Amino acid sequence: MTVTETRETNPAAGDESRPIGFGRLQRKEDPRFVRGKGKYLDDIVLPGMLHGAILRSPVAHAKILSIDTTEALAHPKVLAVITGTDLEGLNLAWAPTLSYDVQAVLATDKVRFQGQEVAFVIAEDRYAARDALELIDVDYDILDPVIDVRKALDADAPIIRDDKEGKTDNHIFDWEAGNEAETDAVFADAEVVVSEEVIYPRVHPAPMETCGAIADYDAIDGKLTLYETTQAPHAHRTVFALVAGLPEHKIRVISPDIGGGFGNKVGIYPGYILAVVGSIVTGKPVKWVEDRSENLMSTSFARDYIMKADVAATREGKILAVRTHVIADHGAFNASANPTKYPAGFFHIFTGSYDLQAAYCKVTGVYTNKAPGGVAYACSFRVTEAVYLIERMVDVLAAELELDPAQIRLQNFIRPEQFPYANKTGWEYDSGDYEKTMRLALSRAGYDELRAEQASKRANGELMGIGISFFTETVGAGPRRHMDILGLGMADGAEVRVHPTGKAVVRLSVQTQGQGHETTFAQIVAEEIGIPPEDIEVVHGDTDNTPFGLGTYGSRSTPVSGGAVALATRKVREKAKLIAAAMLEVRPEDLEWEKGRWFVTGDPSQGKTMAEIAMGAHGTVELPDGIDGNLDAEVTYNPPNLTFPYGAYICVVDVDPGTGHVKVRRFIAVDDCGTRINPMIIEGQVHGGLTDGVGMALMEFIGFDEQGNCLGGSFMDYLIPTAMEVPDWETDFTVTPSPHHPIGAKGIGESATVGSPPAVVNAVVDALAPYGVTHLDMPCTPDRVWAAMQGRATPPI
Ligand code: PCD
Ligand SMILES: [Cu+]
Repeated sequence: MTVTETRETNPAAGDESRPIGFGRLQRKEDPRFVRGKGKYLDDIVLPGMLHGAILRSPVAHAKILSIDTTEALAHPKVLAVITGTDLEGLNLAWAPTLSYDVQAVLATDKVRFQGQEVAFVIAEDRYAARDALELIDVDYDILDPVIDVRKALDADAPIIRDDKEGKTDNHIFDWEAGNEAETDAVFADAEVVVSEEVIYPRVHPAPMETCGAIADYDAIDGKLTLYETTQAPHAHRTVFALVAGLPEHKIRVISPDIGGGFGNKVGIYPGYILAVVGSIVTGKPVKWVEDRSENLMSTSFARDYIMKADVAATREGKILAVRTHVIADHGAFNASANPTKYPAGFFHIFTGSYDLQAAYCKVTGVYTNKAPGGVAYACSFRVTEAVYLIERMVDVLAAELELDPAQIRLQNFIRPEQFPYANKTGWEYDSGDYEKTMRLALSRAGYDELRAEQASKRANGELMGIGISFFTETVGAGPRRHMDILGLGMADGAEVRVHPTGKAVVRLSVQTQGQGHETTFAQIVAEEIGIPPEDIEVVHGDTDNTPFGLGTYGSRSTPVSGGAVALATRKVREKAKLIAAAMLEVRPEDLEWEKGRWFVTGDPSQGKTMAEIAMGAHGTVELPDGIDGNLDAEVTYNPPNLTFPYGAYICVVDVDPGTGHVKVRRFIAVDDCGTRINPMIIEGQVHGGLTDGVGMALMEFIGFDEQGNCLGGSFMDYLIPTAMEVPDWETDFTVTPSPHHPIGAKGIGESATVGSPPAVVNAVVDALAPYGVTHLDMPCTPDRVWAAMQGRATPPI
């Protein structure tokens, strides 16, 4: 029997403006954010709190001959100055990185990049701490730096990591995926081979809020409370326990409101460790917050891949194989954040959305005198680089064969009936209907009309470009048998509790940074048990109050933690059924579910709402054996596979032939992230990511001069896009649910950042086709575009 769910018969049915479950629910967190009432790290003031500041190296590579802190210590407001030598005494001068390397917390022997941490001053206020930095005298013996990554492996290159015993070069790792021999064989017989060197320059996540920490060590009970800007509070706590030797149950990590993470807040920076040491040394809480330049110069950068690639195809445009060799610049310490087995992250998704016969990649990681990191900035571990490579190369091939870039993609897509699709480098794509999504994007764009417009403009000497990108991501890391970070399997926990009055709380291991988890995770609970989202409190960001899990990055919250929440809530629903049966004095088999309520089959008026059942659970009803008197459940979810969101993006640009200035005129983005929890939040995520992508394609990069001076150390030099540089986004969607995810959702948080740069660059290159340009490296700044138009080498990045 079916019951029509309306607000009258069932209060849990909701409506469009106030969905109880999935839909366009206004964000629950926004009332506090739009009123300036968010509580960010720097808003926290503890009684007696001191302030730390870091002295950083002005040079990229130098021996430290001496550090004199006498004058700084004499400053009336300074309480302590900590150097690497002090940390050596505590066995804390070096800390493990997320990639099984070590990184100097404070330099002892050498400095290895400009901006490296050298000393830490603790003073009564932030100004005094900064002033005292000027009073520290460091004597450096300058060494030749390694800046050009292509020269890092030369026999005469200076050795950066002479701290590592027996290290005689700057090599970090070689990693490969796919089958080299099979791939070479396909290439040997191919009718057409195109090759290109594609560079994804060093960029920076540049979140609005910089990184910081407040450490509060209580010497009496040995408890450390650590407020941190972190995307992964539980993982941080475990690492602190391992590194500092503090007992894990005596560490509480609190991650307050986070003003954007974008991967930048995954790692553990020296400043966090120094705040802890500072608090232990002074016996007072110590706050450390970096400034913008410190953030841009020393915290995790992203990308920095030089990718040489070849594509083998038939003359008709059937793509057969792709191979690539990448040189990855990891900076001075290998602090890249990746699951252990994958030193180049998920780069092996570079086979894209195409059905290939063979594929092979080799990635060589090297040290240079630059800041460490290599973080997944809006990118599930190097997926961004992979997507950029394949989507640029498909256009290179299309140009060579004089085929339409939309046509060549349609011709090569993995077809719907091929899913689950095992690609040639070890992934199993869960689901997709690529052609449908592509055709929707083409029709939304009016592709044929755009091409006609382009032809007539070209006849007038006007430069208009149309760029396409079709991307597949692999997000939701990941199955524990394949994926861990520092030995911690990549699962996530969730706890759901329904209080006696029918209000609920859900506790998460993941950590929102602006994505709206307080809304969407309440919506998952609402969808499953029909409690209105406003009656569901989402708790996160405090290790004392949430279950263990690996945190938010790589668009994994919905795929992993979202699964945990759905399954935990279903347990609550099943438990509610048993309790309802006891309350109604019927057998559980005789009950049917409609959102928010169990009722007797054949007699819908006999039923119990979740609120009634909650009260019943905590009340006096005789409960069946084995059922506790509560409506609580918890689950740790270990996903069986990752999810594979995808999308079709089309970008239209106009290039000024006189100046090389690129204007993004239109951008059409059709995304497929499976089941959509909150379409409004999804659109916001896509808008943000597209803006990111335009920034990287046209403006953003962290450059270095020959001495290793960072040229992107402020927002005067590191240009981030504003509303001025982007068009009104045109978004649309298709829905292909993930077959293995409890609610069919795939991640969306990074899709647009991943998918958009190739669309923009492909559009710029397309605009420049009349000049014979077939490739241009990002960022497509006016000077570089103009040089390309003159047939000149583009200025270095
Ligand atoms: N299907 C679906 C999916 C999803 N969703 C939604 O959306 C969002 C997102 O999601 P995801 O995809 O799951 O993701 P997550 O994990 O949450 O997040 C993360 C991401 O996110 C993004 N976004 C964002 N936003 C903001 N605002 N901020 C930030 O910071 C950020 N970041 C970025 C990044 S970069 Mo990495 O970290 O690099 O790795 S990663 C990342 C959330 O809310 C959710 O729930 C929905 O609704 N539906
Ligand atoms: Cu990446």
